[in-house]
Amino acid sequence: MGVGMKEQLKTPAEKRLRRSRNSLLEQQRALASLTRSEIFSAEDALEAIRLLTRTTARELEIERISVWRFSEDRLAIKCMDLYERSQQRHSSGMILRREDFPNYFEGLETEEAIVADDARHHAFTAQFTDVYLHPFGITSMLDVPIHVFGRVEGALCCEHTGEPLNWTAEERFFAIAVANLAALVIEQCERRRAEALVRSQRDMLELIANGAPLEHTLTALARTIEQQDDKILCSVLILDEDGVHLRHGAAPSIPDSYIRQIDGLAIGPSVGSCGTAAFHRQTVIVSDIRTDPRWAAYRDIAEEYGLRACWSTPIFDARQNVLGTFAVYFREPQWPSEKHLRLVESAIHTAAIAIERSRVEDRIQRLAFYDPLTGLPNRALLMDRAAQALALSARDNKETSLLFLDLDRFKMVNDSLGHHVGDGLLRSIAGRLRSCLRESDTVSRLGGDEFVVLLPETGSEEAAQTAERILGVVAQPYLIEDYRLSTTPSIGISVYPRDGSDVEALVKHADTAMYQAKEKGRNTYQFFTEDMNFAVLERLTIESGLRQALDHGAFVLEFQPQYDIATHRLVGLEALIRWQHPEWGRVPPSRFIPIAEDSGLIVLIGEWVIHEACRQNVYRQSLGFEKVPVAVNIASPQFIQRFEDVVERVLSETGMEPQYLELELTEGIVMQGESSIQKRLHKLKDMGVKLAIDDFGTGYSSLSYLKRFPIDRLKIDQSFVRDIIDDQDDLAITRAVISLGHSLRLLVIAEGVETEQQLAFLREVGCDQAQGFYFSPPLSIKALGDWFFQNSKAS
Ligand SMILES: Nc1nc2c(ncn2[C@@H]2O[C@H](COP(=O)(O)O[C@H]3[C@@H](O)[C@H](n4cnc5c(=O)[nH]c(N)nc54)O[C@@H]3COP(=O)(O)O)[C@@H](O)[C@H]2O)c(=O)[nH]1
Repeated sequence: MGVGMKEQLKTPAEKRLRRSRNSLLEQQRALASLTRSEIFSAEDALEAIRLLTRTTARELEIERISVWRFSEDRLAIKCMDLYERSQQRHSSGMILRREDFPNYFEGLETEEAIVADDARHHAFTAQFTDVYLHPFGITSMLDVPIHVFGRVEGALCCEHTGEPLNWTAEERFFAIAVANLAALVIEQCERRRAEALVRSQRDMLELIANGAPLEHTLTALARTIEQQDDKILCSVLILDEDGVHLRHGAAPSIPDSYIRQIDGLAIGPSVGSCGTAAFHRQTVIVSDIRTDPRWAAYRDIAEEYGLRACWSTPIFDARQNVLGTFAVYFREPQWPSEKHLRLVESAIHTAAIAIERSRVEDRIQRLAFYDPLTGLPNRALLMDRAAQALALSARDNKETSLLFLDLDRFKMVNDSLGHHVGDGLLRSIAGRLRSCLRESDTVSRLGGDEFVVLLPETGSEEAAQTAERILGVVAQPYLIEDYRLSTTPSIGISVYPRDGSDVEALVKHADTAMYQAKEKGRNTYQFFTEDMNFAVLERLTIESGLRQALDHGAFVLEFQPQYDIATHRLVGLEALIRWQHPEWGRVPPSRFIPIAEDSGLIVLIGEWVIHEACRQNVYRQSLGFEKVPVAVNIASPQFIQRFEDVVERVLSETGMEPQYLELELTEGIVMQGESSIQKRLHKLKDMGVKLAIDDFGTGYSSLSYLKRFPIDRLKIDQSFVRDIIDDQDDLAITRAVISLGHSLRLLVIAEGVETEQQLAFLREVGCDQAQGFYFSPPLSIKALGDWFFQNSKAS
């Protein structure tokens, strides 16, 4: 009998045993070559594991070799790779659950190796019989736990099909050695991942430090975390500055269409994982989106994209304000492991640095280029955008317009109602301006009540239409802190290239045109013309002249008598300022009062007038002349917060009895913020001074205020008196004012009476008093003294 015959007589197990012993040397060689092979240099752990399973199957001549890993919760093991020798095929993905095979899991965690020669009857593997052994024809199993960093993290499984066999010590030794190699591969891979994490975190800090765009940094962060576990899909949402809405930050692996659907969601007690986490300021773990009530409203969207679990952690800044959320999604129900929690912890730390840094940059940007009060672009940004617009206009041979806008009498709102009301008004105006312009236009605030609107690619005609639109929009009433306010703008327009070739020239010329709009009576717009430069120069000269006039006592007063129409008796005097300029001669008040009002000099000039009028009146009274009140004009900007104190002080300094001082207020003053003005007028009235409304009938104000305000006299504007004879409307208005005044028990005086006829009409319609050239022009102090002297002699 030859050797061949002998071989045939041996059982397969005996044959394997002998071959196995014979190949011990080969196995050792195989192990040595594996140790030197690419398994430790392979980028991908799976590649190395596949090499191990293939080699093991070949060396042990076993049909199925697989490597399995515990799930994060250790309740299952999942097949990383299964090699089937006869098919030369790799596969993966099978899962075995602890609850189905508790004995096997116990064996893995307690034994050095599960050596099941007959797997169907082995204590640790018998539970596999029906569901695993039979279907795959497995008869013997040799399973070795894989220890990763000292803990059982998986198993190397050698599964024999066909007749059961007795595993030899050499085979056990070989399997244990391969399992150790698998452990080294996994450890190395974990180490690499940890190092990659540290490296990416360092890279991200570098990105942040180098000012990379926030989305760029957050995307890099999300990718880094995703690389740590291929089941994870990351998403970073950023909480809007309104503290309510979550906006997309980064989510490189989640479909855009899903991101779009959740972008801008308002946070709340049950708004998925992220909305809820931001709302409650704590981590929200939703291990199964399908069943968690917090996802009820968003479940369908998540399902559509195959998202099953989502854990979200709020990102806080140093002051514990919520900046956003960092979420990890899974395509299967999932509870977090310690490793996941560590990953998220490190991610939110980096995300917080990135978001905070970006917010600081935004803030710096905003401070540098935006007006903090209104949020509009400031001068720097305007100049920048205007320069770009001009460059484009030059290239395309087009026009660009610039509107310079200044609010009429804004200072009065600030001074009389306080800066907070003024600020509120400016904010509202900014909003209205923005709303009535195109996206491509820029509305900026230069400071105070000055706004500049840049209209790229816009010529004169369209600029005029825009100015008209702005006039209409700004003139609508405002409700600021319970004050009903109204204001109007004056607008100057310059057009590139006609009015200037650079931004500075255009702004300057639009500013000049704006002053002309003010001169034209405010609440209007003007295009720049070359002549305006002269007007500006004149204006500036007058302004500096006014300052000198105050210092050098160049102002004097004239007084115009006021008479009772029925008795022709003197009932009062109106003080009117005169400016005697050393070179220009007499400058009319109509020329310098508006400039004094705009520059604020009217406050000092006005105080001088009240003081001088009182001083003169007291002096005349001290000479024994008839005691009559003196009326003083009060301009809007004069009616500042402490105006009552000024009056009180002047009365006490001059010794004037208050009932001999009358303040002529404009309708504009009494209409600004009714309730506070009412209080202040009552304070003045309580002091004993008289109050009159000047130029009555020219404003647009509601007449109801007359009832509430302690007014003594209405002064019908001279424009009605001028045409009272020929113009039925003027007569009707005069009649109506007199009747209204009388019904409120007020005296009515008509100004600008020049003729006997006018006086006769006024007498007929029941006007009480009159003033005008018919009686007397304004008189110098000397002329008035002479008049008093004559009349006292006459009487
Ligand atoms: N805030 C202050 N405003 C003042 C002061 N002094 C004057 N003014 C205002 O300047 C405007 C022009 O004033 P003035 O040139 O002095 O003209 C006054 C009168 O001279 C003129 N007047 C008087 N009678 C007649 C007349 O019969 N016909 C005619 N054509 N003009 C006449 O009217 C002006 C008085 O106006 P009013 O104040 O409305 O009573 C003028 O708006 C002044 O208010 C000042 O100190 N502070």
